[in-house]
Amino acid sequence: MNGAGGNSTRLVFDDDDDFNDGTPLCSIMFSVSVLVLVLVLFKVIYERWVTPLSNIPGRYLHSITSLPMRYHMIRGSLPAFLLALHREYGPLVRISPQRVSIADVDMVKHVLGSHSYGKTPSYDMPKVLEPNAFSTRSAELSTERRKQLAPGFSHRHLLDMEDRIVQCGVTNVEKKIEELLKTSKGSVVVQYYKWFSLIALDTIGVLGFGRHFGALESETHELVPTLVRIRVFSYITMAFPWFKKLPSLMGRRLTTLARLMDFGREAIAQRREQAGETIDLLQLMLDSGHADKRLPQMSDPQIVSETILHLIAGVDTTSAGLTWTLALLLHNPDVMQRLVSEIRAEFPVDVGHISFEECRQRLPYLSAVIHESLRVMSPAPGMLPRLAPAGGLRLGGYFLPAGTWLCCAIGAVHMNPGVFAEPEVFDPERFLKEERFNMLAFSTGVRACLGRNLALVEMHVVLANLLRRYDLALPEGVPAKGGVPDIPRKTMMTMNPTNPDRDCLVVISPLAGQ
Ligand code: HEM
Repeated sequence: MNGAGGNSTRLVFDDDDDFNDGTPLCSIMFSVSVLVLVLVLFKVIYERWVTPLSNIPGRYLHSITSLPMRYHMIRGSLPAFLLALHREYGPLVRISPQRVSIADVDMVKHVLGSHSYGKTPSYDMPKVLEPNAFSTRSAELSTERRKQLAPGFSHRHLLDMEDRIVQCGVTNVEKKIEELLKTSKGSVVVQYYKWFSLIALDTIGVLGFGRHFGALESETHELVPTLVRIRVFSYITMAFPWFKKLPSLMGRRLTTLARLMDFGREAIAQRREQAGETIDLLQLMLDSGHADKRLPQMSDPQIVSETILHLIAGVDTTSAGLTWTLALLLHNPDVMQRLVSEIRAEFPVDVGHISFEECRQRLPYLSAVIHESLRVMSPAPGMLPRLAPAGGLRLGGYFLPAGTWLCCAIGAVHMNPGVFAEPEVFDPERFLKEERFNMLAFSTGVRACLGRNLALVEMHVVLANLLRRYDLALPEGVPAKGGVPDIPRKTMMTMNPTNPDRDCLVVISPLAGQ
């Protein structure tokens, strides 16, 4: 009994002990829950009814959390998400507690037009890389770097470089097609997204570093998947900045980046060993201190960072531009027919290659097709975020406080009926009639695309020469969809097809009598 009694005493004592322990724990948990609830409630009330941003139209959920926006970023469906919101709410929409999306062309031009609206922290690169022309958030560095690089992208310089662009985008392509035709029955089927990526890489190799990658020739190059990986990793960390703290993800990103950095360092070392007459972007950067004494000499790490940028910015964008233009042509046979007639009437086969200057002067419909394609299927239709400056700003009748992210939704501007009549219709004719200054695929203003001229030269020259010499058609059994084809795609900085092996096939045949 005693023992039992002793046990029971102990039990009571234990219970008391538990009770004594639990009281503060429970009450702490209760207090924390109440505090969290109060904070959440406070945040909801503040975001929904107090902040000046609460006046901006948009969905209730988006005003209190950025998760829906980030979800669409990570799925690669951000442009469709933004477009749907703009259609519902108008040109200014709140897409997260801190962000508004803008689809009005004048407002977008205002924001992108000056350094008053700096780039957001999402542009920050990993610390191992020096800031470059794209990533820098400093107005001074951006201006300086653009001055240093601009001569390499000028029309004059590109005219001098045109034979190299023709070599990569025309001569090598023709050679490849002719080789394939020898072993086929009159026509070849090609996955054109892959080809355009390889052509864009070869071109930037020659113009950027005087290097012949031979990517199209061998139909592969390790840099192509490496660049895609870096672009996707960068994009994911833009959507979820705290991913930067995940060692496994960042480890892989840094390994890929390290490979690109090695590539940049090797290119510099090789050039120093074999200094010659080469005039390319690399040489321009190595000579930056001599060319204009008012500008400082770029350091090696800075040059490496720019080199990586040229690869990332110059390959996926241009290949996407060419891919979507060809997809639109294949799915709109009437437009294809009119374009082919224009090219073949102006330039009969075997009169040398068609140059960019000739495209500009004698192929207005080709230019219209390219610009309309860049409008309806922009290669980089993202949200180009900028920061509202100290003191905030008034936009579209609303006050936007300092620090608000002003997201310039290029894709939604292009689909705004107030900017382009019947915006969903693929109609190259519109660019024969109206000016192109509202087509913002290359952005606009102080941070507009530096490679615009290069991309346009490449796109004109490749398409003009390809369509002059060959008939291009969809594979048998694939129907022309008309308008903007609903080819599955993902936008992670650039907009790329998700299943190019299925959706980006073209049958290439030589012209009858060739
Ligand atoms: C069809 C092809 C291209 C398209 C549609 C395109 C589009 C764009 C867009 C929209 C931006 C602004 C991005 C932002 O502010 O977040 C940009 C910036 C930039 N692009 Fe391109 N791009 C193309 C080709 C190229 C090429 C070939 C190069 C060079 C090799 C290049 C180099 C750059 C650079 C350096 C910037 C940063 C400019 C700055 O911030 O000052 N791009 N591009």
